[in-house]
Amino acid sequence: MEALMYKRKYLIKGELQVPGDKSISHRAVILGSIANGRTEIVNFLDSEDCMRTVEAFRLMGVSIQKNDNVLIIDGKGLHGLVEPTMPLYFGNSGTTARLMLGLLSGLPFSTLVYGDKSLTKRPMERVIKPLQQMGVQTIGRKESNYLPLALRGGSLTGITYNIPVKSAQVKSALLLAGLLANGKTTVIEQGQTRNHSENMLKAFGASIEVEDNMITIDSSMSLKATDVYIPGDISSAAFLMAAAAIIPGSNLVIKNVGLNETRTGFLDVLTNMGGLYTLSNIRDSGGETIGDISITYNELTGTVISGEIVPRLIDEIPIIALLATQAKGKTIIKDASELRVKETDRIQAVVDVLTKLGANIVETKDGMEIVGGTNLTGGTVSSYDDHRIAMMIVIASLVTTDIVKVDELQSIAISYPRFMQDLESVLRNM
Ligand SMILES: O=C(O)C1=C[C@@H](OP(=O)(O)O)[C@@H](O)[C@H](O)C1
Ligand SMILES: C=C(OP(=O)(O)O)C(=O)O
Repeated sequence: MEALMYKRKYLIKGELQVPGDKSISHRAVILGSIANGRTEIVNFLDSEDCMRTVEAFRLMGVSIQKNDNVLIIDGKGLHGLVEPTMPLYFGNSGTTARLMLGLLSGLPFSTLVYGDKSLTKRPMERVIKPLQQMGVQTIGRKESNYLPLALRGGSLTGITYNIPVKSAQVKSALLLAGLLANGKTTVIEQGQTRNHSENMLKAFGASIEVEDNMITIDSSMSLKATDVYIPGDISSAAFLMAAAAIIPGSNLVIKNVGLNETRTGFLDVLTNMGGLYTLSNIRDSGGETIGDISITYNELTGTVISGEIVPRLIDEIPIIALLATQAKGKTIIKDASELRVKETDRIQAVVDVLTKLGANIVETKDGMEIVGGTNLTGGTVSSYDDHRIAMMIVIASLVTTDIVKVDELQSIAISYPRFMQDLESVLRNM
């Protein structure tokens, strides 16, 4: 049990950089490993999830050297990976699982893949079904909906597929399979999801076309090694920004954050709630937008979050729920049932944690409703072994009147290993 004893004694002031983007780090490792030649990845996110992707490629014969947050990958080419002699362990990482299932489906060998307790409960059918249509053979529980899975890949044929869920992981899995399939693969999205795969595939020289919500990839002979600079992760930055947004007197600058507009729903919500921030030094870096964010405390008001914006802030909903408890009026979050199949059921977990801390919050089938302006008290809560719930609890404890006890905080290492140090570096006594 960890005790968080911040109890309204601190405000946030200073400047920092958050670690590299998790989604982009996974993709850089994947494309670097299957490109021809050496790829250098700077500001790689050295977190547990991203290391699961690195280790999977090492088991398929790729040499990946890591010096702090720089990775040097000697790519094996599209057809140079070797059949792993051991099962591939994807840990807690949904992104590793879905994207690797796509790639492995196109490779002419057998693999066994598995994950931790949480990943073992998350649905894989969303990628397995279209991948089976392309030709992969699988064995697994509940018609291969769950890990562990055995795959026999190779000889795929391109398909046209309407993705029924708004998921960048499904889109990316099919694009990776499409790289290795005969003919063209077209995916059609119901709504825009993060487009880092499309951006990076273009940068590595894949034959890919994006037209509105339709993306077509042609099988490639080869990808060319390309150095990648990973922007700071806006999903990690959101936790520190939220702290500055709810503690009077705070001001925080976060440098070099990824501002790809498929990821900036959190900023739009802050604007709608009356949050005060400015963006500066905006520039392009390898097809991704980056810049600096400066945020100053201001009184917040409730808002409605639904529809198209949801995929642009899906991982930020736990911290947005905390913002809503400190805002004037009501906040409604809907169309977010995807939260129920993340590391844990994040709708249930957020409502449970914030209720225990004294918030006025109710669960709905696809979201939650929060009446703000409550004084949060202390209490004993569980993080559900979910990094984003754990970080939300830490930020909540800055505005509670009493101590918060939480069962664990180690899960934070999934996406933001130095979160506690970064937070402490910008805490100032009131
Ligand atoms: O493609 C990605 O890197 C991710 C996509 C999202 O998941 P879904 O594709 O399941 O929505 C997101 O929640 C996850 O943290 C990372
Ligand atoms: C849902 C998340 O990641 P993944 O799906 O990769 O486990 C997350 O990081 O919040």
